[in-house]
Amino acid sequence: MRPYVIVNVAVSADGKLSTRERRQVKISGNVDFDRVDEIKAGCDGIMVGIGTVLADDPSLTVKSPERIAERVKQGRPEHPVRIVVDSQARTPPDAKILHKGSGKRIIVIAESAPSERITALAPHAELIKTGMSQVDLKDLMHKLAETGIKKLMVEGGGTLIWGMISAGLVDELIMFVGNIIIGGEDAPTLADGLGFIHESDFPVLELTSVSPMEKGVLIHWKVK
Ligand SMILES: NC(=O)C1=CN([C@@H]2O[C@H](COP(=O)(O)OP(=O)(O)OC[C@H]3O[C@@H](n4cnc5c(N)ncnc54)[C@H](OP(=O)(O)O)[C@@H]3O)[C@@H](O)[C@H]2O)C=CC1
Ligand SMILES: Nc1nc(O)c(N)c(N[C@@H]2O[C@H](COP(=O)(O)O)[C@@H](O)[C@H]2O)n1
Repeated sequence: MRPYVIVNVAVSADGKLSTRERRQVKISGNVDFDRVDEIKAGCDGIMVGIGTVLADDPSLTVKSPERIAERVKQGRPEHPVRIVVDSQARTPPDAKILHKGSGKRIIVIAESAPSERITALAPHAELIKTGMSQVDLKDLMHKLAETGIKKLMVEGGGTLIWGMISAGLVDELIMFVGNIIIGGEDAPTLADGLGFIHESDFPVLELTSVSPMEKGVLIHWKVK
């Protein structure tokens, strides 16, 4: 058993998530941010990698007061459970994700995480341990499902998305493709990591919709 997993990202026309310095870039605009907010409000959990926390310092809260009120009316917490995949417990204890907005946070660490960092994070988040030196994403998905997370949104970055896709843990991919070119062979892309070698390993996607949005295109794929 695992949650239904939606990956949502904004990429430049050349497929980059940000610059080679990993500096956050506004690729989409307010219409897209609102669309993302709606998906987030419909999820039980939202997950990013530690690279995204260190680069962007996101809060990952639901932004619309109406959507927050609707969640509360349904007996759900104001925000989805916020989850950081962080083998070595590098999340800064003052990170926005740990302080902005109410609700549960989970930091997912590996067995090898240093104990002093675990101690520093423990007051701010629940800690889940899985994997020896790196988080075991398959096991994590089972553990999240056991805590009641049925629908999970993954917001990046490229290394975590690769980990999820290569482990066969993604059901849906939603990408906003913006009208800029960032360039740079070291700039993060939608799926980084090692990459597949054999065609037989490539995940195959089914196109479910394409629509113009702002100055770019919104594409929905299902992972077969
Ligand atoms: N445009 C957009 O929509 C978005 C853009 N971004 C951008 O992406 C960049 C960050 O991406 P990136 O640097 O790739 O970092 P990620 O956010 O993908 O985090 C990657 C880290 O996650 C940890 N991790 C632990 N276990 C695993 C596993 N099993 N598989 C994969 N990762 C694992 C690793 O660190 P460790 O080993 O220490 O645990 C790894 O280095 C930033 O520049 C950010 O601005 C991010 C989100 C959305
Ligand atoms: N949808 C979208 N468009 C962009 O142009 C982006 N740069 C991103 N980035 C993601 O949004 C997160 C910000 O979250 P908070 O507003 O702080 O809650 C950021 O970390 C990226 O994951 N997304």
